[in-house]
Amino acid sequence: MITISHLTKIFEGKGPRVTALEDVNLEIGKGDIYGIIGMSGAGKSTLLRCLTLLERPTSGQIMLAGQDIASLSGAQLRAARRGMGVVFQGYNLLMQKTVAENVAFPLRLEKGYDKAAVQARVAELLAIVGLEDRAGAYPAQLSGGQKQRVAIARALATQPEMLLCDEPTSALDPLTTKSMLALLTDINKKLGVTIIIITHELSVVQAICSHVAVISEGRLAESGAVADVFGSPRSAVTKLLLGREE
Ligand SMILES: Nc1ncnc2c1ncn2[C@@H]1O[C@H](COP(=O)(O)OP(=O)(O)OP(=O)(O)O)[C@@H](O)[C@H]1O
Repeated sequence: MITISHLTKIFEGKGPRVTALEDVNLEIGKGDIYGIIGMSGAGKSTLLRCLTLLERPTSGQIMLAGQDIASLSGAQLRAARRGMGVVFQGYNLLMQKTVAENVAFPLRLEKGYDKAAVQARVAELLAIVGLEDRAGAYPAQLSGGQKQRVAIARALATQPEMLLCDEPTSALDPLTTKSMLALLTDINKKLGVTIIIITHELSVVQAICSHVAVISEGRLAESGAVADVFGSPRSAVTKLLLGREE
């Protein structure tokens, strides 16, 4: 579904030149729950930002449905973005708007959504994330886990094929983490949405991911089915993450 080939991202600016990603090759299949794991500064967020077209790769390709999304602009870029729901770290909710208004926000640009259709879709989305009774609340009145659920509902509003989550559990307590992971699994199963999770937590990958890519210092250390990669780790960084360094 997504084929990343030779993806390189170099930041050049006032400071020193930083190679955040170097020659990353990765294939993410339709319906996968794909974990991208690595230590702090490994390049995970940069990879997510390249995938969501918030950052242009320096070189390489990101093929999605036969198109190199790294080369899109204008209307094509906007169309590709609609196919991806993103849940950012910190959630990025509109604090002056209610839960329902936040979830409705991406629909304002969609064709075929009059007021009644928006209301119906928002109700449907809030039911998916279990927040039917909080439609009129403001983000400040919600817990971290609830804010995250609003962000997920908003990301799903335009029926994306893919949901990308940046550290979806790093700010949550263990119990809330468990229910968040159950929700993401449910969304993957029931809606058939491919999910990409950026995390530094091994337990998150072990709990719900079908596949994993281990990133270290901007390079892909290894990738594959979780059982294979964690069952017989080949790279030093995977062994380190698993606590099995020699
Ligand atoms: N806009 C930028 N300009 C310059 N350097 C950047 C920029 N964004 C990221 N970097 C650098 O790229 C490298 C990778 O950063 P990135 O945020 O992708 O890592 P990460 O794995 O997501 O880390 P963390 O888990 O701490 O968020 C780091 O060395 C970082 O300092």
